[in-house]
Formats: sequence, C-alpha cells, structure tokens
Amino acid sequence: MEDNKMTDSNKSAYVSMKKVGHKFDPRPEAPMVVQDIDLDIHRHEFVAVVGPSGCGKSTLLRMVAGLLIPSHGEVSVFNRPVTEPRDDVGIVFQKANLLPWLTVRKNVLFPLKHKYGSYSPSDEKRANELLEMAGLTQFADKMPDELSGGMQQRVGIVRALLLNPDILLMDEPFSALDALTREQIGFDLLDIWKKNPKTVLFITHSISEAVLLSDRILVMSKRPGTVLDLIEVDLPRPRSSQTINSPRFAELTDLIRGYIYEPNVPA
Ligand SMILES: Nc1ncnc2c1ncn2[C@@H]1O[C@H](COP(=O)(O)OP(=O)(O)OP(=O)(O)O)[C@@H](O)[C@H]1O
Repeated sequence: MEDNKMTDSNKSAYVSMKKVGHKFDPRPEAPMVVQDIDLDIHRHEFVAVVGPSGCGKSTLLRMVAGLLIPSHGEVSVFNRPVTEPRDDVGIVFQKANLLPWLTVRKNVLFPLKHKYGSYSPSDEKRANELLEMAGLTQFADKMPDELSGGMQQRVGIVRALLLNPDILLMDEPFSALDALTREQIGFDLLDIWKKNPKTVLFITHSISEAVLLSDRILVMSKRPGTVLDLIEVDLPRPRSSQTINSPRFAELTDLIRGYIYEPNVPA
C-alpha cells in the first residue's frame, strides 16, 4: 500500500472503529456487550486488546473480521464498512486446527488449494520461505502431531501469512501454550512480523505479552466493554528479554494491571 495513504490520519487507518457497540440480543432492554469503541489502526501497527474475561475482546475481533456485524457504530477496513470476511484480512485463532492427514507444508498451502483449486510453484516457494522465517523448514514434511503446540501455532501463523493479508487478526493465539513456550513464540512472532510487516490486531489475556509485542494497547473495561485507555508502548524495538526486565516494561504492565484489577476508572 502506498505511503500517501498515511497523509490524513483518518484516511490512513487500515482498520477504523467508530462508536462501535454490540448486543447479541436485539431487545431494547438487553445489555450491550461492547460499547462506544473508537479505534484507528494504522499501516503496520501492532495493536493489542486486553481486558477482563467476557468484556468483548473476541467480539471486537469478529467484527473486524466480518464474522459479525456490529449492532451500533461502524467498523471499516480501508475506508469501507466491513460487511463480510475479506481476502486481505487474515485470522489466527487460539488453536491452529491443522489438518492431521496433511504435512505441515500442505497444511500451509491448503487455503490456497481450497480457494483456487491448486497452487503454483511460486506459492510453494513462498510457503517454503515463510516456513524458514518461522524456523520450521526441517518440519515442513512432518505431520502436525509430530510438532509441539508452539510449532503448530507457528504453522497457523505461516498459513495465514501465505495468503498475504494486509491485516492480521490474532485471537489469543498463544493462550493454549505453556508460559515458557509462550514467551519464546512472542519473540518468534516479532521476528516474523519484522521480516513480513503486517497491520496486527492481537487479542490477549496476558498483559506482559501485550506490552512486549505492541505499539499500542487498547485496555477495555469489564462488560459492557468500553475503552478505558489506549496506551502507547514506548519501548524501543527490537524487543528482547532485556525489554521484559526494564523498568518501563514494569511501569506499563503495572499501569494496565491497575485498570484491570482495580475499579474501572482511569488511574
Ligand atoms: N454468539 C453469541 N451470542 C450471545 N452472546 C455471546 C455470543 N458470543 C459472545 N457472547 C457473549 O458476549 C460477551 C463477550 O464475549 P467475548 O468472547 O467477546 O469476550 P472476551 O473478552 O473475548 O472473553 P474471554 O477473554 O473470556 O475470551 C460474553 O458475555 C459472551 O458470553
């Protein structure tokens, strides 16, 4: 996408939410699940969403994905209201859900085959490049059950990237992993993102994961989920284990913890 898209902050937003709200039950007395969410996400920005369980984080992501139409307000992608899933928006879910009868490489290529009936040698080349970028080259011909959970999630990320989406939506992609794997895969994701920049909306329960990965963090209140704060993560990149040990990292995680575990008022 050309940089002239970036001249006006409004026009340049790859994803834009304006007064977005949603209730699943249309009756007037039914409670809102999310309310008054305003957020613009710009080119190659990494934005995380954190908030208490049930505050509507996944609901928000599903609205950007076009899997759910908001009952209030508007979600736009590239200045067009989202009315259905789009090819330029990829999704990575909590579980990679790889097809157990296909090798890793064939799993990665599967969406192309499913969509177009076949894939080209250049698609295969790109799949191999992305697998290499994700440190999976030696597992490309293995079956999914021969891989660890962390590797399977990396395959899921490669599979989404092969479709070359401009925007990548990630819904708690690492929440099924143990703490150590989770931290490592966070660094892996930063590495993949650096080599293959995308505009990312990342839902997580983990405050430290959000701080480690993001440029900005949307902190949501408990249900109905509203915006408590939108925090700039002013930690230098590239981020590393030193980042996690820095005083600023601790300040930012404490700030967010204050919002989530204390009453729903700005500190
Ligand atoms: N299809 C649906 N129909 C009715 N209610 C729903 C539906 N999907 C979600 N909800 C409700 O909306 C609220 C927000 O759910 P959502 O999954 O978006 O929250 P979340 O913040 O992602 O939660 P968690 O952190 O626990 O994953 C919850 O109370 C949930 O029960």
